Amino acid sequence: METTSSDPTLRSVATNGAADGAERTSGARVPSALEMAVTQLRRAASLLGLDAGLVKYLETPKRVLTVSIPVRMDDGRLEVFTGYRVQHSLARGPAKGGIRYHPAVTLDEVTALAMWMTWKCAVLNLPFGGGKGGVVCDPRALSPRELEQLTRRFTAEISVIIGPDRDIPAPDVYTNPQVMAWIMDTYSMQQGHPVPAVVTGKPVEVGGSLGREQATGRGCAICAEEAARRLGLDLRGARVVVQGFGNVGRYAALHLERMGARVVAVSDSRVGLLDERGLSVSELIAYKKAQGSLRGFDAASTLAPEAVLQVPCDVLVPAALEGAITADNAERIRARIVVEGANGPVTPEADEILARRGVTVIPDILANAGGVTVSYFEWVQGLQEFFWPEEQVDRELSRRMRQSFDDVWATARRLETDLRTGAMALAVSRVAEAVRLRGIYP
Ligand SMILES: NC(=O)C1=CN([C@@H]2O[C@H](COP(=O)(O)OP(=O)(O)OC[C@H]3O[C@@H](n4cnc5c(N)ncnc54)[C@H](O)[C@@H]3O)[C@@H](O)[C@H]2O)C=CC1
Ligand SMILES: O=C(O)CCC(=O)C(=O)O
Repeated sequence: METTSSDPTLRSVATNGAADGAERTSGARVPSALEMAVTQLRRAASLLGLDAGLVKYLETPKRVLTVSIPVRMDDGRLEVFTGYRVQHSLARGPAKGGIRYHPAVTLDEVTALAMWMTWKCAVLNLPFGGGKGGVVCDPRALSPRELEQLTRRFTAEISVIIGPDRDIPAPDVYTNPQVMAWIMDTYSMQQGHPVPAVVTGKPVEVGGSLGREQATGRGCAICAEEAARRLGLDLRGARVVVQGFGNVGRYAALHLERMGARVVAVSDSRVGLLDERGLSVSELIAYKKAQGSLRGFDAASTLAPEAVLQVPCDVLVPAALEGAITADNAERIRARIVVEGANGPVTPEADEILARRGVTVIPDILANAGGVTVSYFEWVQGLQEFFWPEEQVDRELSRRMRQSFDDVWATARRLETDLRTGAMALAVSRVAEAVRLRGIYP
């Protein structure tokens, strides 16, 4: 989570319709996250020939909790925030998925994100279902005390459905390890003993896993490497563009740079930076940490944040929010490979346009699964109270990401479809099999 105040993204997502479906200025309607998730599910289900009743079951979240969160603000006012925790599926294990703090959070968006978690955990063959949480708030307008109060009260309200064997939250947009530590502490106070496995993405000092911070971005880079090898693209010297320079984007950029690629453009919510000679990712990370924004960084040129998506490159990593690549701009994407660092950055219509233009899209439920994979390692370490060295985390992450990439690639080839539908088909068939074996669906 970044630390600056008044982030234009907090407004832009509300107006670009990413959360709710809305008209863009050009007139094309951007589907909501839930509409996207359902379209993707139906495409895979029709390829698999799934029973219509089962599809309906899979479209429907298992459990939805809406809570009100009263917080005494620093100026003495009582403010009441709204929060959600959605458990989409528990068929393969406890729910797993992050918590988002953002003013544009809606129940539909959280439901879509929970559904994507179900498929993501299934693609990686993790023993989890899917869940997600969100609080409608602007975290940058809150003081640290208000943020802590909000987090503790939200945790207390959702504690009726979370727990190490029920539902395990983690970070997402604008939440971070400190927020996870407060969640762990609040839940532990209720239980009367420390319960580190109730949440992942914690600071290492209170039971977090080494390697979790970088895991999502590292996983994106591994996917890019696997795709590039199969497409005959050498990553050494390859041009990389990253949209969003938060937890996911910055480490995707860093690991791609370590693989020899040249990061020519990056953006955050305030600015896009372009340098044909290649930007130094470690300098960008240090600058962003110190300034809270990339604005003012000494690059060859600056662009509007959304313009970086159209910079010609070999690998494009959209790592911000849903609905970044739509029918409006998909024709102008000039990348060979799109690695979905964010959840839902490419709409179904844009998927079709990119496929027709020969752009390979590595879907979110595979590309950004490195985070939940190391969250799984963190949960296991917490339950066993036995912690792994970082090399073990990284080695096991790499092994699982590459295996899953192979599985998705093979499924897509067998079904003669794109990687997203291949990944969805793999995930949905695993979840459907768990549902069948458990007899959840008579
Ligand atoms: N943190 C994690 O482990 C995981 C996150 N994700 C997904 O990755 C995406 C990013 O999440 P995090 O990196 O955790 O969030 P974060 O809160 O750390 O960073 C978000 C970044 O996106 C930037 N941003 C927002 N709107 C933008 C725009 N329109 N143009 C350019 N930059 C913009 C922000 O300035 C910030 O740099 C989300 O879709 C999230 O659901 C997916 C898997 C795991
Ligand atoms: O680490 C986790 O458990 C989940 C992270 C997340 O929210 C996601 O993958 O979208």
